[in-house]
Amino acid sequence: MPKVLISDKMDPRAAAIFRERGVEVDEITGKTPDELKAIIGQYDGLAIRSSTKVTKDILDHATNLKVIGRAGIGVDNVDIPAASSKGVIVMNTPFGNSITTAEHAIALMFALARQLPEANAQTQQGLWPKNGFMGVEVTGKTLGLIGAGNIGSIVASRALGLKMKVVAFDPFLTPERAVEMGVEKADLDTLLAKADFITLHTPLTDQTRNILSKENLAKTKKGVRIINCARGGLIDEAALKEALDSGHVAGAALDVFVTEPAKESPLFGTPNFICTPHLGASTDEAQVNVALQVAEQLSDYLLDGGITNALNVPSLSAEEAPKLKPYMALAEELGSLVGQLEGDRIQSVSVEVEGHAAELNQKPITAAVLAGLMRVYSDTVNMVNAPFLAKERGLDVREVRHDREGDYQTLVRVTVKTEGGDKSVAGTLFGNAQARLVELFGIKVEADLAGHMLYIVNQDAPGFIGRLGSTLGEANVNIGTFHLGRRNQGGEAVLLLSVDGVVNETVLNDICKLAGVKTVKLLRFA
Ligand SMILES: NC(=O)C1=CN([C@@H]2O[C@H](COP(=O)(O)OP(=O)(O)OC[C@H]3O[C@@H](n4cnc5c(N)ncnc54)[C@H](O)[C@@H]3O)[C@@H](O)[C@H]2O)C=CC1
Ligand SMILES: O=C(O)CCC(=O)C(=O)O
Repeated sequence: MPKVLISDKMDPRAAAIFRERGVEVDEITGKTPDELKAIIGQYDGLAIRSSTKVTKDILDHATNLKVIGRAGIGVDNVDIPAASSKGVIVMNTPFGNSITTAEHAIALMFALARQLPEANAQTQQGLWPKNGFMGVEVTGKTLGLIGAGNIGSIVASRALGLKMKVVAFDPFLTPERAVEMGVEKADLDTLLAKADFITLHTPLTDQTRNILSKENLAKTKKGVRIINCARGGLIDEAALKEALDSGHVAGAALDVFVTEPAKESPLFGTPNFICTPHLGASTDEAQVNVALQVAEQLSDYLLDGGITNALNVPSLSAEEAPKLKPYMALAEELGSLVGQLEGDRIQSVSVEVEGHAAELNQKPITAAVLAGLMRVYSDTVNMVNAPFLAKERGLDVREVRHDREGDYQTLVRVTVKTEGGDKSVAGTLFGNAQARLVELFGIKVEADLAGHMLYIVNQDAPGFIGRLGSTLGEANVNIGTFHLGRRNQGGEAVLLLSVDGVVNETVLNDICKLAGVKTVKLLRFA
């Protein structure tokens, strides 16, 4: 039974779903990194919110970990490259908390417009400060939206309902989508110059870091009010403090900080500055949504291989997963075969599918070919990290899907380019389940790829098989299966034998010495 750790506070329904689905679950929150390192090795899955930092160091101790599920959107607390290179899938729940976060941005906008926190505090101190809090209306004002994705577009719709004008800057926003959303698409400088309120809804990337820098804050309209419910680091906090102190920025509301938890900040205590402790997603509704979703997604993957909302591998629905499973086994065997036979000589790989295979999602098939192929270099390769490792090695990977009818109902072909030319292996599924090799470097064969196998290329000649059988027999090596193919009579022949146990160097050398033998290689399959 797979085992999952929930390491951040999460709605109890997540644990209930894991148990209902047949996944063992521990809820252990508030661990230090060292404490987490000590226990993480026991788990196949990890469910987190934003408190757990999944660093490379933690991942190095996560010897059984297969999947990390973030109950939320931002995954900046996960070292995704490190997870990918360890073959761990990272998933998020991209929609469950979007409405809640958008509503928090709108709430902060009103809080700024009417200085609600300070008015509340002074009223409760008995000051009745009726004249000290002249606010502004939002009706008719311009909202500058930086980032018009899931949350940004919900904020825009709410702002339009409040009779605001919305100007959006997002390099990926198409003019058609802008029209559909009812917003004006603008470049950043135009937005900065026009907006009475600015709200940020982008991830933190190299392009968005300090998007509201000192220089850009200077381009804003005097009296602008700024809201950030996305990520700390989008605003230069020191520059914001200066702009608030000078009065150029009339107010700022941050839910997120460069360093979290933000226990101290030069912004604290600044007039017209308000903040919340990363509460954007904190509503009952959002937390139920993301908890249910993360538990279902992790269970789907650990139990059935279904992949939803993964950030480092292609998606694979729970419906597709069982259909693809035998293909992935076939693809991995074909990849392993070419990897073991051609190894370092491989410069590029092409994965072709035809027949039934061409109707399926090809990405997982290709990833499985690469996993088999790259396993020659490392035991820890799987279909998650194989595409990354292939890229690192500069391997050019191509996918081809054929509509044509072939000799087989379904076929996967792997062709590798080497200095010695293109070499191709192909396999099919018998009864939609049993993987079979049907072609090996241009020679028709029919073989199961399993266990220890001997690959022998020899000159087709009478008596060879007898001599080979005797050599193996004398060494007490039992032959399990025997597959033979040849280019033409008397030409090059290929033998694939499954053998019980490992064939030692001496036996391999004896086979090499048999007349007509060109190549002998010991292969290993799962
Ligand atoms: N405060 C909180 O508790 C929460 C914060 N968030 C954060 O909110 C942010 C937005 O989330 P979603 O809307 O779901 O993400 P999304 O991926 O749907 O939208 C992000 C948008 O930013 C745009 N973008 C990317 N680079 C840009 C750039 N250089 N300039 C302008 N726009 C750019 C993208 O094109 C995309 O449309 C994320 O950082 C997420 O982590 C999300 C949920 C809760
Ligand atoms: O889980 C949380 O409270 C934070 C949510 C968040 O920041 C996100 O989903 O990106």
